[in-house]
Amino acid sequence: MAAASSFTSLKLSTPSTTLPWKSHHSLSSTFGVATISFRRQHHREHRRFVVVSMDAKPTILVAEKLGEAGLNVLKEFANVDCSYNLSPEELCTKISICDAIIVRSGTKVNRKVFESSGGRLKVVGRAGVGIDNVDLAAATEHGCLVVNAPTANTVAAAEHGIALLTAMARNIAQADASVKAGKWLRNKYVGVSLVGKTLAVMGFGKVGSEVARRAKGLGMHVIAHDPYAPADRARAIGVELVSFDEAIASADFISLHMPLTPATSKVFNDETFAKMKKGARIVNVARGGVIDEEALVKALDAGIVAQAALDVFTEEPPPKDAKLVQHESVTATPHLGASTMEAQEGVAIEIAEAVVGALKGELAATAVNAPMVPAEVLTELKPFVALAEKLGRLAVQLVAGGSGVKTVKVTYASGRAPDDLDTRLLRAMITKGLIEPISNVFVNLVNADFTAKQRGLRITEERIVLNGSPESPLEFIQVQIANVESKFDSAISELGEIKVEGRVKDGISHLTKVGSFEVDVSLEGSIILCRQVDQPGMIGKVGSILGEENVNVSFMSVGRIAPRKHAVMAIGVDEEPKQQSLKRIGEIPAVEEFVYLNL
Ligand SMILES: NC(=O)c1ccc[n+]([C@@H]2O[C@H](COP(=O)([O-])OP(=O)(O)OC[C@H]3O[C@@H](n4cnc5c(N)ncnc54)[C@H](O)[C@@H]3O)[C@@H](O)[C@H]2O)c1
Ligand SMILES: O=C(O)[C@H](O)COP(=O)(O)O
Repeated sequence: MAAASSFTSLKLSTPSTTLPWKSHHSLSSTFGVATISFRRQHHREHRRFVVVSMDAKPTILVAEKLGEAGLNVLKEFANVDCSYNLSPEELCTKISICDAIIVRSGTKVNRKVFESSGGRLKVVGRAGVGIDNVDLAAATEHGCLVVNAPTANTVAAAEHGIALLTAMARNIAQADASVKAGKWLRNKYVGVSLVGKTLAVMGFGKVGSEVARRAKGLGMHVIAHDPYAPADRARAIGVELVSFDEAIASADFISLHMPLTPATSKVFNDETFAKMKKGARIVNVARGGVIDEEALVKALDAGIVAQAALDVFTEEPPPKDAKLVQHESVTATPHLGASTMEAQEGVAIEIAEAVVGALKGELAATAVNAPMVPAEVLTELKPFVALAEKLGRLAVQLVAGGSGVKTVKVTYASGRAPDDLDTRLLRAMITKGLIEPISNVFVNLVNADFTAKQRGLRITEERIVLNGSPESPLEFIQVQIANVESKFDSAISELGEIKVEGRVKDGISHLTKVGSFEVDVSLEGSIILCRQVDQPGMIGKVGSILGEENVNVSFMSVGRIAPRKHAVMAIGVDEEPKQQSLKRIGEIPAVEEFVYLNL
């Protein structure tokens, strides 16, 4: 029988696992109802888990102007607070009552903002491409997902780049200003032609490619530099990919389309301007920070750069008397690349849907600081995601003292080729399971790797290929913890490590191995593991102790090495037994050791 089909997103099956980027303390105040199927041995029932109360809608702060269509999408799901032009202090105050924030390039979402949110902020939506105004490291450390809207403004930015290119070549802005000042300077504003000239596109991504396409239509010879761009994409547009130095040395026009990163910061500087063809002309619709602006002023004054057309600046808005902006040979626009009616409407819808989806717990297709998992892969992996977390929780609870876990090995066994399996999601959930029961840290898909690293927890992964059916993405997952003692000796494998193994059966997580013992218990409720001398009547004895206390047994299985020797009994229980009952189980003469594990 298939697993619950009512899931449309990654909503895990118990309140403790719920949404992948939701913190514990926000569980009570957020949104959503998940319907799941819940299988027992003999019947199936449907339960509705109220993940959080519906009266407490999430609050989304829209900190910069967003298109109406996007606002409508947000309003259907959340309380929307449109507060533009907040000071940094006001933003930090407001953020503590917000579950998500949407910004454009004008708002700095820095570490202080995340710290001020007190853990409530779960999603940052960047209504556009560049995320250089969001502190991604701080977002990740705070388990906050960052999503952007990377496609809707591509054409607008490319069109603006071409507009600046042509305007610069024909002195449109300067000539316009002079005519309005009552002058008629036909000789002064003689321009240069584009046809036959070489354009170097620096950054051959979405915008860069569109600029290249359009420039070719203008009869330009287009070359590009991008260390990561695929050669076949360039070939398809008829553009040659060249080195940085070659691009800037041979171009008459240079158009910038790379992101601002530590590697691209001030990449156009004294040294690189000196390598340019004398009289080169530069267009920048990417980010101001990729140019050393002082160096550009010098290069303009020296005639190395004949003209520049700039939509973006290191500081926005730039200081009124900024030499660069005031320079005669500079055409400037106030970061208008994405500002067309069409692009802003598209961006607003793109980001609103991404933010709402993320708040609902769906994996966002435009996540910037979390793995992007295609929907079809997610559907397949969903039951294994739940299994992964439960195995992590079980394994760590088997450690004596619960701490000191440093080395964990995870083995994924599958009938499919190892490359077919994207384990990032599974690893994140195992990490969550390993860390949360023994700390007050909350772990989600965003911060799992960071949190593991911070705690010195090393997780190695191995994939093994089985002869089984490739229909399912996985046969079993095994979690081994090395160099620790166990409070349940039988969980220690032949190799001296705590070992638990699980499978998904009919969509439900099952524990199938503890140490060297084969068991089979569905991972719902909680579990008692009990090693005993294999003899008749043991199941009855334990069952009746639990029955007297009205603790419902959901599953029971016994794994043994050989008849009448040692056996491990795994008992699934719906309620937590009282200490007294657990003590009585321990006192059954044939019971050698037992442990109660919370899932
Ligand atoms: N002015 C505006 O309003 C506006 C609008 C849209 C985009 N942008 C900016 O334009 C830039 C490009 O946007 P996009 O949507 O094309 O992004 P993109 O990610 O599709 O493309 C960026 C390209 O830059 C390349 N790149 C990375 N490092 C590089 C380096 N050191 N040298 C050369 N290339 C490098 C990448 O490989 C990628 O192909 C971004 O900075 C974005 O913020 C500005
Ligand atoms: O990176 C982007 O998407 C552009 O720079 C647009 O920025 P904006 O949303 O502030 O116009």
